[in-house]
Order: sequence, then structure tokens, then C-alpha cells
Amino acid sequence: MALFVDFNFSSSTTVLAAAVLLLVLYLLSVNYISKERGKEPPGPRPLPLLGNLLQIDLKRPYKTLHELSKTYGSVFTVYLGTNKVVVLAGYKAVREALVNYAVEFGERNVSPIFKDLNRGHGILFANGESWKELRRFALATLKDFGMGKRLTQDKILEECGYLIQVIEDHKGNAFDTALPINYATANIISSIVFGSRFDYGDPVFKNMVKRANQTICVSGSASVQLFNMFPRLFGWIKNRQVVLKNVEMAVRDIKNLIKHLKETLEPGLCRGLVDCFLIRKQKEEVRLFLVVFLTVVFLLVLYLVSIIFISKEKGNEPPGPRPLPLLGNLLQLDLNRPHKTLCELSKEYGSVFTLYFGTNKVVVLAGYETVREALVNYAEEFGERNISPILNDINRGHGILFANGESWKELRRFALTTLKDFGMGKRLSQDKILEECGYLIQVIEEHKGNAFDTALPITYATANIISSIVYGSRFDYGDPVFKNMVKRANQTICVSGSASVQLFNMFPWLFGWIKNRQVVLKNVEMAVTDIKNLINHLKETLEPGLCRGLVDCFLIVKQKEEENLTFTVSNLFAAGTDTTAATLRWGLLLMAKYPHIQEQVHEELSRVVGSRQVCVDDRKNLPYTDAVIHETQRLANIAPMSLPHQTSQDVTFKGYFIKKGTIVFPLLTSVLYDESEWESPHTFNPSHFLDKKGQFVRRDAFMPFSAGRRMCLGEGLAKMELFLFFTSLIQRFRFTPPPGITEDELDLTPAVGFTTPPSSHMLCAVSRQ
Ligand code: HEM
Repeated sequence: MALFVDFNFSSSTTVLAAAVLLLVLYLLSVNYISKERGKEPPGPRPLPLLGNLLQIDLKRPYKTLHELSKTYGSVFTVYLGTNKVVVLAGYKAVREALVNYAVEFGERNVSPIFKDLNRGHGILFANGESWKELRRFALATLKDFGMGKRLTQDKILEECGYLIQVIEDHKGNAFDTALPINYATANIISSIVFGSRFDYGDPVFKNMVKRANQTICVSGSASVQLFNMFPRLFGWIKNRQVVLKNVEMAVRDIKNLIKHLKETLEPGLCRGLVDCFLIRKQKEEVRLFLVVFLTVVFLLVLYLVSIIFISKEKGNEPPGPRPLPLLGNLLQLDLNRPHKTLCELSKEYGSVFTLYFGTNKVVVLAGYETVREALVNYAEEFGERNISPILNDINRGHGILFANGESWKELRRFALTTLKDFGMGKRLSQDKILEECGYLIQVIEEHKGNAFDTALPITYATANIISSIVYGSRFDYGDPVFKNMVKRANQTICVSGSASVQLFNMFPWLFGWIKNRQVVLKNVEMAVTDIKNLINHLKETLEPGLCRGLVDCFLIVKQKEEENLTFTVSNLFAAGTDTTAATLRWGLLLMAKYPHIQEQVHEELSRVVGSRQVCVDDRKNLPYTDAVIHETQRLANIAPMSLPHQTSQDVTFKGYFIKKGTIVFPLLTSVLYDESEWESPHTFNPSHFLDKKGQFVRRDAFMPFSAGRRMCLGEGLAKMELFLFFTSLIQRFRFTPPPGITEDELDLTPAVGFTTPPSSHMLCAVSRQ
């Protein structure tokens, strides 16, 4: 309390406030301490703020602590002010803690004065990685410099000589042993660190020793301990200022010595620890320089190679914008909607051009005439699937979508015939679709004309069609397995088209860790588990004579190829669900946006079909409706770049040489929006599919299912679904924008991804009955 006597409290209010503060602190500390007491080592009861200070001899605290250990045992707690300290006493406790619990008790407590001394650097008062590395370095260097070896012995013996000489100078008279002995030991460490000893009369050396000594002394002083306990309050004390000044001057002296050593450094010669450190740093700098230098050289070589390589091939390969090394034409591409950039580029480079996605060369085919010629007339040459790293993750070479060779051919043939047997274009499928229509209408009716998101119910409906063809039965919309299967398939398609996955496709060895790839891997794993469970159930209930669906047919014919069955099922589900659902959602959205067209469809349906259920045979009598569905598919442009192909052999196409294995993008957008094929390519215009008499006309450039060898194998089923779902829904409901949104405000911007569904939106379905 003597400390506070000097303070001049100006008013009794201040005194009162201080007293209240102390009281609160006291109560808090009592509460706090008594709460913890149960678990912590015992010890004398501390006072608030002061802790056990009044019980401790601050000049020789180790004495008091030794006394206290007799009362409280070998592990006890004392409070130095508000700082709680656990004291370990006696050989057994100290050894057990420091050796057996080396890690737990192995950190340095860096008190405020130690912080002043070392600022977190060095070895004595530091922790963490930097401390670990420096300790290791110091130990190794001390060893190299002969700790325990001849070299050190010689140094010590040499120093002994000097010390004896100084002592002899006193000629047997009394003298203070402190200085000469301090100088001698300081010189041993100096010669290890700096590579040479100092003369005992050297003023720099004398000051260094003096300051080090003083710093150690005052660091243990009572006032510095007070500063350690209350650094905010006692930062100003004299002894701390002495320490700060000493540190500053020591740093200056050491830096000067290091500077001198640096100037005289010889790479092959380590005179002391400082030299070793400097040489190590230099080596690290050289290493860093080498890494940077080699990277630059590598990039330069890549660039030159790419220039030479490109200019060599340029002669007869398709033209294209100049690529950058490694990045290719990435910087020119809108990675979220690459098909848009590709359409723009085709205006400059023509209908067959080359582009680099990173280091992957891609030949783009644009415009109806070129795409058709390549995929139909050169069906073999352009008919392989390019399996990018993410597609490989998805199918692992099995199934139909992302596979090649004999296995693909056989599975495609099997799927096509089975889909046909199961009524693609026939009554069986029609009945299934109409049954599903009933469930879909029921779900939509439950919204009672209020706005709802069309995505889920429509996706469930299309997923159920493919499910009932594949498994032989539909799922309830509430079935959690089914809901998860739909959700995962959707997510996988979405993230597969994301910019980060494109980056992974370009540099798989670099970006294997990206989150979206992990999402795909997880989804694939879970989808495989679900499908295998469903297949197992079908296997257990299989009856040889009865094919309930594609899985049964497969199991009867090929018992062993389970991986191929699993991935074929997964492919049909993924390829058949979202594409069809997205197209249907575009149809309803366009109807809400263009109500006069919707009314015309409804009028035709009422006139031709009336109120009975629509069937496939009605299509030929519904030309306007058919034209609207076709125009929806054209404008929706669900697979804008189709799926990636690759050349199965070297091919010369339209005068250009394209090497075997080159990635090929058939740019379906450029076909569906081809300005030389369509009267108004960018607007929703059902007349594109109507003649002057209002009869439906086929258009060759209508190619949403692509063409040739890899053409969509679900075209027939998709068309039937679109027709039956669309007409049944328009018969039953009028689709309108949600309240407060005009038709003009309905957004036709597609979502970002591999396929282009409409952006998330709500519609109202007002019952017409
Ligand atoms: C409106 C709906 C659909 C559209 C727009 C569509 C479009 C496409 C496109 C553009 C391709 C890539 C063709 C190529 O590589 O050049 C494709 C392939 C494929 N589609 Fe569809 N599809 C639809 C519905 C379906 C359905 C319902 C099924 C299931 C029965 C299906 C199964 C497949 C399969 C298995 C392939 C891969 C063919 C192969 O690589 O050999 N698709 N589809």
C-alpha cells in the first residue's frame, strides 16, 4: 500500500470510487478463486490484486517458495499479484514434470520484462516453431564448434592463461573475483559466437559484460516483478527503463559486430556461430533465388515451346486466338458461360477453330452445317467421348455417358433396345408418364394457385419416369432415398460445370483438392451405394421370366458386370432427369412470360383433345403445341456445348488437320441459334416450326439432342415426356408470374453450370377447372 501514498487523490469521490473498485475486485477474486480451488494445486490464500505478494520475500523468492513447499507439498499454487503460478518443488516432482511431462511443461512463460528483452525472438524467451528451429541450429553449431571437443577445450585453456595473468597482477592482494571471472566466461561464449575473444580492456566488451550483468540483476528486482504483475500500471519504473536502454545498446553493439563479420565473411570458412548463421541465410537466399530463377526459365521454355509448337502446327490446324503458356486462352473465356465466348470467337475464327483451355487443346465446331457434317458424315472420327478428369471421377470408365470402346458400344446398344422394349415411343411409357402426371398435378394443386418453385416437383416427376423404366417402379415424392438421389444428381451436374472444376480439369495434379471436386466424389460414392442397394433388392426378388425394368433385363443377361450396371443406371438417371425437367420448366416459364402463346396452346388443346387425357397420338393434330415445345427446346439450349467429344483418329476436316485424341466441342448453341438457319434466333418464336398453313415443320438445325454416334439415347423418351407433361399441365392450369411481378420482369437468364436450366424462379399455377 506504500506505493499509493505518493498519489494525490484530488477528491473524496475518487477515494470512494477506488475503494469500491477494490471491494468489487476482492469479491470477484474470492468468488473466482473459491470456484477453482477444488481442481487446482493447494496454496496459501491470496489477497485480491496482491495475491501472495506480502508472504513472499521478493528479493529471494526461491527461499519463501521453498518454505511454502513444506506446508503445501511438492506442487502448489501461489499468486504473484494476479498472476497464478504453480511451483514444482523437490527432485521427484521437478524431474517428473520436466522429463515425463516434457511437452506439457515445456513452454517458456514470457513475462512482460522478458518480452522487453527479446521481443519474441531468439531462444531464451521464445516459443513455437521459430524457437524450435533456432534451438536446433544453436545446438548443432555449438557441437560443430567443439562443445565438449578439443576446439572448445583449447579456447578455454587459452582463456585460463589470460585469467591467471590478471589474477597474478594482484600479487596476492585482495581483489573482487567478479569482473575477471565474468570476462573469462564471456570470452568463451564470444569466441564461439563471434569467432574471436576480446581483450579484457576493450571498452565495447567491458560494456557488453556490464550491461548483461546489470540486466540480469535488475530483471529480478522487486520493482520489475511488480511490472511483470501489472505491466499496464508499472511500465514507467526505473529498472524497466534500465533494461530497455541496455537492450537497445546491446542490440546496437551486436549488430555492429555482426556487420563486421558480414563484411569479412568467407563462404568456405565458419569462424563462429554468427558466420554459420549468415552462411545458412545466404544459402537459403541462393536457394530461393534458384527456385524463382528456374520457375522463370521453365515458364520461358514453356512459352517458347508453345510458340514453336503452335507455329509448327499452325500451317494446317484450325486457327484460333494465340494462347498464353500454361493459361492457354483462359483469360479470354467467360468460365461461367464458356459457350457464349465460343460463339463470339467463331465469328472471328470461323466454324472450326482451336482454343486452349489451360494446356488442353480443344477444337470447337460451330454452326449447323459444320456440326452436322462432323458428327454425321465423320461420325467415327468425331465419335469418341473425351473423358476429362472430373468425368473420370464420376464414371471411372464404366457406363455409357463417359466411356468409350467396346464396353460403351455394348452398353449403349443394350440400353437403347431395353428402353425401346420398355416402350420408348410406345404405350407402356405413355401410361407411366400419364400416371406420373397425375401425381405431379396433385402436388401442384396443393399450392392452390399460390406461387411455388417449379424445380422440385418437376424434377421428381421426370426422375420417376426414368426410375420406373430402370427399376420397374416409381418412388414416393417424400421417400428420403429418392429425394437424396435427385438432389445429388442435380448438385453433381451443377458443380461439374463450375469454374473451379474447369480449373481441375485443366490442371488435375494441381487442383485435386478443390471443394467442388470433393463434393462430386462424395456424391458419386453415395449414389453408388444407393443404386447398389436398389439393385440388390431387385436381385433378391428377381423372377427369371419377368423383366420389371432395365435392371432386371441386365441381371438376366449379364450377371457379373455389376459396376457397368451401376454406372449405366446412374447415367440414365443423371442424363434423363435434369435435362428433361429443365426443359419442361423453361416451357412453363415461357408460357407465363408469353400468355398469348399459352392461350393459343390451351385453345388448340381444348379444340382437339377437349377435357379427356392427352395421348401421344394427339401430337400430329396439335401442330401449334408441338411447335411451342420444339421452340422451347431450341431456346432453352439445355446442353450448349453438348458433351465433350474427341477424335478417334487423325482427321482432315474442312481442310484442317486435327490430331487423334484432340478434344472437340460441338457447339450446339451455335446450331440452335444459327443466324443462317433461324429467322429470329434469339427470340421465342414458335413459327420457326410452322409453315404458312400452320402445320408443324421439322427443322434440320433443331439439334438439342446432338447428332451422330454419341447422340442422346433418350431422345424418344424425352420427347414423349415433354409432350405429355406439358400438354397435361397446360390443359389443367394457367401459369402466371407470382403476384407483383409482371411478365416482362420474368427473368430468362439461365443458371450457371454444365447444363442451362432457368434461374431459380416461382410461378403460380391457376386451376382452369
Ligand atoms: C430434353 C432432354 C434431353 C436433352 C436435351 C438431352 C441432350 C443430350 C445431349 C446433348 C447429349 C450429348 C450428345 C453428344 O455427346 O453429342 C446426350 C447424351 C446422352 N443422353 Fe440425353 N438428353 C435429354 C434427355 C435424356 C434422357 C431422358 C435420357 C435417358 C433415357 C438421356 C440419356 C442420355 C445418354 C445415356 C447420353 C450419352 C450417350 C453416349 O454417350 O453414347 N438423355 N443427351
